[in-house]
Amino acid sequence: MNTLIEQNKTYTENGIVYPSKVMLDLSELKKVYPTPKGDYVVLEDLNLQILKEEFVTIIGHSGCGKTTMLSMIAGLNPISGGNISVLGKPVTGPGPDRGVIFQAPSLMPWMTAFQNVLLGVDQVFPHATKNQRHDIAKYYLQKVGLEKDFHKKASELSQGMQQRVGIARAFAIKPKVLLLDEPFGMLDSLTRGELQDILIEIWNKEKITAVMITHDVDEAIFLADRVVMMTSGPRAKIGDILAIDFDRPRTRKSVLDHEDYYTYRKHLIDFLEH
Ligand SMILES: Nc1ncnc2c1ncn2[C@@H]1O[C@H](COP(=O)(O)OP(=O)(O)OP(=O)(O)O)[C@@H](O)[C@H]1O
Repeated sequence: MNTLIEQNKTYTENGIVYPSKVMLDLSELKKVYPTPKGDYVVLEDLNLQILKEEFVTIIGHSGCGKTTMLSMIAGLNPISGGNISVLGKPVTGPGPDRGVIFQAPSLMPWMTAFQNVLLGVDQVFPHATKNQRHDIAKYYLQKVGLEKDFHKKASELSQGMQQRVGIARAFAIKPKVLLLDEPFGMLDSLTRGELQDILIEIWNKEKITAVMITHDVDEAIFLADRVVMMTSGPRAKIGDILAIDFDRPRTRKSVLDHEDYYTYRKHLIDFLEH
């Protein structure tokens, strides 16, 4: 039996002591935005632990503070109170241990798909040889299905293709934690499904800890080990957590056919409607 999981400490299972399983620890997290009408407390007393190799999706009403939380984990938005740590190390700013995929991938439009991915690889692996760095960029572009489009400029790529580059770029820097802010929100449902499959295929292989915001309940269930529900703001916190106990690898059909699928779905929709 798993008896204890604590940040920076060990946990014991069947009497054996193991290193901590916690990758990401959010403790008593608080965020205040100053506004002309006074301070706006977006998040307060927010506590969440995410384990190594876990895929967590975050849902909550628009404006509750999901992006605020993710951007603080990314180190792009200062913390007003509490702590965030990655493997026990406090987050004080952005770093290569955390990769981010936004809704719009913000590529350099004049650069090719290959150059866009290489940009991050060059920064994170300055001591690798040029050939090694090129191989990393090519490997991930192939993984996202862009082998024929390496040398197209970002400005010549469709939105779906640009997001493929965004996914390749994020995985190519080999982060410990991947943070995804509604990465498929702007895509049609077919492309969305394709990119979900690509994302989960690479994640299955690399087992990076992933935290993804989505507004889509089906996407939240399909991808996640746990779905984290945030309460509505102000002073939003974690309202509920639902463990998704489906085997991996998953297919859309196996998930939809599973007897627990509609129970999970109802749980999430009930939370969002109350
Ligand atoms: N820089 C800022 N200054 C003041 N208020 C802000 C700032 N950024 C966000 N907010 C406010 O904080 C709240 C949370 O915003 P946030 O973007 O984190 O929510 P969200 O849950 O990601 O929303 P959505 O689902 O619509 O993307 C909102 O009320 C927003 O207006």
